[in-house]
Amino acid sequence: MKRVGIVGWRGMVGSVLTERMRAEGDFDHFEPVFFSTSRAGGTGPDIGRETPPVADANDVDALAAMDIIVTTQGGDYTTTLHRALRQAGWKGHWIDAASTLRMAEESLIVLDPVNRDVIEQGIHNGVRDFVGGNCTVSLMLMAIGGLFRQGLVEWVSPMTYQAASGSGARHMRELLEQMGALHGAVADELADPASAILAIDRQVTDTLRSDALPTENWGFPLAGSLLPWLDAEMASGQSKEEWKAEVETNKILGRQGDPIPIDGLCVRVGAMRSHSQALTIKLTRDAPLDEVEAILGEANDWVSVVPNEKEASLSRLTPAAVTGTLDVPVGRLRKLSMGGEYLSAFTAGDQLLWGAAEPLRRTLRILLEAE
Ligand SMILES: NC(=O)C1=CN([C@@H]2O[C@H](COP(=O)(O)OP(=O)(O)OC[C@H]3O[C@@H](n4cnc5c(N)ncnc54)[C@H](OP(=O)(O)O)[C@@H]3O)[C@@H](O)[C@H]2O)C=CC1
Ligand SMILES: N[C@@H](CC(=O)OP(=O)(O)O)C(=O)O
Repeated sequence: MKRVGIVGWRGMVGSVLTERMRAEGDFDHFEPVFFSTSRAGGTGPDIGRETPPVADANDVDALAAMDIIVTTQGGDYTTTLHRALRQAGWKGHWIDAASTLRMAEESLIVLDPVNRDVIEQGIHNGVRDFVGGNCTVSLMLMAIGGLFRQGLVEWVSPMTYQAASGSGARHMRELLEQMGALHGAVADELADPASAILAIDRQVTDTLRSDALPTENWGFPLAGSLLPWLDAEMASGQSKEEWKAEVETNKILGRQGDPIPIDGLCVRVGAMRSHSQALTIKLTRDAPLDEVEAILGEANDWVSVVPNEKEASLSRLTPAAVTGTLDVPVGRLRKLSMGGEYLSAFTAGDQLLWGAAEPLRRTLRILLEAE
């Protein structure tokens, strides 16, 4: 059996990954060794059977004894340890959630329901670095990958509504603390049905702008507000999150040259762990809506088309509906008033599942089956 090193399992993405691996019986197919930068010698996660003591995630020799390493430890770890291992001559497969290696020439971005052909070709050609895509990119492709596959996309403009989990556990907690602070500021008035709503609103706004609101992690109010910038500034005027949409999508699709333009604005909202996106899609032709819906719905086992109706959209097309599931609903499908080639769509998906952990565990299975 192959030896697989798992790094980052104590973190948020890593625990979702381990949970999914256990649920899918992945651990029956390899010998896992859990690594940690802080808990070496301790006990690994419960996977239903005994595992060796946790190994030191900074020990290059211990890592080099693995056939495959799966890491969700983060970009800094990748930068240091991936280089050290390759420099030491390690030839194993590296599967990673961090963005560090995504655009490297020798790596592939993995999302097998969309690019299994690219992954299989890569394995055949000796690619050894496999990286999960940015969460919004992976979730967009799970939703509308069928249109790309059919050559129906001239360009896409995604406008995102991204959840707190994309910034990590501490940010999720702080979002809830902000919500609590806002509620706490007006709890008495809320309990009194006769109190004036404008007075409540004024008090909420004052709290939003005051030091009473915890902002150590976000830097700004997110609860009761939103943040129209994610990640670093680029010279193009895009945020780095926005820049990733086009470059990563085209790499996932295996397009060499002639990239499909994909550009829009990324916004953080007060959702917990599911990202949503409103998409404006310019089609390459005026395809009828029923054809578009059939292509979308048949593209993979997880996407579902939600009828463009109020009740269905409100009940099925939201973070509240999809969180904790692998479902990727796509709806609000209609031709825009600009013309028959302009299609609107709205999609939501769990940022920690298809957005982070799921493509990694599936790539591991593909690699194990290929050997
Ligand atoms: N593809 C995508 O869209 C996404 C990718 N990511 C990537 O995944 C990386 C990890 O993200 P995330 O899981 O949110 O990071 P976390 O901060 O939750 O975990 C990272 C590491 O922190 C250490 N750690 C320290 N204290 C604790 C604690 N109290 N509980 C748990 N772990 C602790 C653990 O390492 P140790 O055991 O060594 O101490 C853990 O593996 C990100 O940096 C990013 O690169 C994240 C989200 C989405
Ligand atoms: N940037 C994403 C999460 C993430 O980790 O993205 P990436 O893997 O591209 O760095 C978000 O904040 O929602």
